[in-house]
Amino acid sequence: MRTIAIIGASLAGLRSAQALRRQGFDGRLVIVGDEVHLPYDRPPLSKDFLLGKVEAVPLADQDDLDALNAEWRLGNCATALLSHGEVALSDGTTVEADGIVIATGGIPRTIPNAHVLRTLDDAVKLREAFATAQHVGVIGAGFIGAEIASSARSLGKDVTVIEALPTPLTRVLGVEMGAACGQLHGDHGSTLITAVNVDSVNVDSGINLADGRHVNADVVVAGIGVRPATDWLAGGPVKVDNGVVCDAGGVTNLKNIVAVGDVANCAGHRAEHWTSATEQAQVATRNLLAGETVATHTNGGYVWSDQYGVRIQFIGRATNDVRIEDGSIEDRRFVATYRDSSNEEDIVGIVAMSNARLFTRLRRNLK
Ligand SMILES: Cc1cc2nc3c(=O)[nH]c(=O)nc-3n(C[C@H](O)[C@H](O)[C@H](O)COP(=O)(O)OP(=O)(O)OC[C@H]3O[C@@H](n4cnc5c(N)ncnc54)[C@H](O)[C@@H]3O)c2cc1C
Repeated sequence: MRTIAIIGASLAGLRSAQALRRQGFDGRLVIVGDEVHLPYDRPPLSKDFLLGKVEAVPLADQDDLDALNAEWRLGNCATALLSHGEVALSDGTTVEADGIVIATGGIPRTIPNAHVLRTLDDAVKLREAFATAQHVGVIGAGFIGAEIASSARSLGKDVTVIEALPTPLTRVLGVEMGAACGQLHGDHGSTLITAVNVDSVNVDSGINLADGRHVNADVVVAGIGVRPATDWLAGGPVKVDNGVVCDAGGVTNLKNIVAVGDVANCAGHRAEHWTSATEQAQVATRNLLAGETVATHTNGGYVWSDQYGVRIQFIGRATNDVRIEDGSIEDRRFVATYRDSSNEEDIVGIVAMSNARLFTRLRRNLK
């Protein structure tokens, strides 16, 4: 391969570029990103950035970026995949490449008049809005919504979190562990309202719930998930279905195109986690250079979240058979395992609150 184009200049895109160079690719590397910023880390945006403790955290320092010897096309959006080797950009130019890495991530679902938090620019706007807000409404009690609520609370705001399901994080952690996470809000003086939909958000005056109630809020943030950023691939040669369809090694229906990170639907599963994006970049670029799938992902979907001074860690999959192995939910310090329904000896998932040591130890036993 002489030219490889990476579309998406964030975590998965940057890690792919680094992995390609490490694996000896010495051809032309073009990195296209629609944000104007060089790659920065997203996890701090909902945590220390909102608290004013850090500014943008770069994913690589200038020496590392220089060592990549890449052509950066920032502030430029890929608008179409014209063929298996040609990408159209918003500035009217095209990039021709022998290999393509799709790393366009996710686009947040929106509600009119509510902030979202995905990019550095979103985070700057939200931090500014928090500066004068007293009452903050957060729609969605998933990981990002909960982190935003926690940060707002640390800033002394009056915080209300609204969740459509009876317990937060049910789809990820199951009902019991989702409820345990939900209790953190009340512990720290935020109000959690569950099992209700949002009807609309008023500019400045809050949230109208579908059951007729009104939540007072000067600033409202929606943390209601993302959809994969695949609009630019519509009608093109790569298969799309809830993300870019690829095998467990990130290879799409075209062997010279791989997908990595939040946009990749790998073997029927789309992870939206930092460590998955990092690992997928290593594996998919190896397969791209090999011209076939020689390696598959093994990450297991590890995710962490920092809320109200508690670190939540999860890996694997949740089942109904969940057992506390150490500590207690009441203390907000525990490790629990999820057991396989057909063989209860098999640990298929692990969740922990503030017990990284045991989580890491048990992780080795994960089936
Ligand atoms: C606020 C926040 C906090 C988070 N905290 C955690 C955490 O604590 N733990 C955890 O495990 N994960 C966390 N995550 C998730 C983690 O950051 C993501 O999984 C990771 O960023 C995915 O990387 P990515 O490169 O696949 O996608 P993204 O980071 O979304 O990057 C995709 C890039 O592609 C660009 N792009 C999109 N379309 C185009 C196009 N057509 N042309 C050119 N460029 C395009 C986008 O603008 C973006 O810059 C958090 C995410 C957010 C937003």
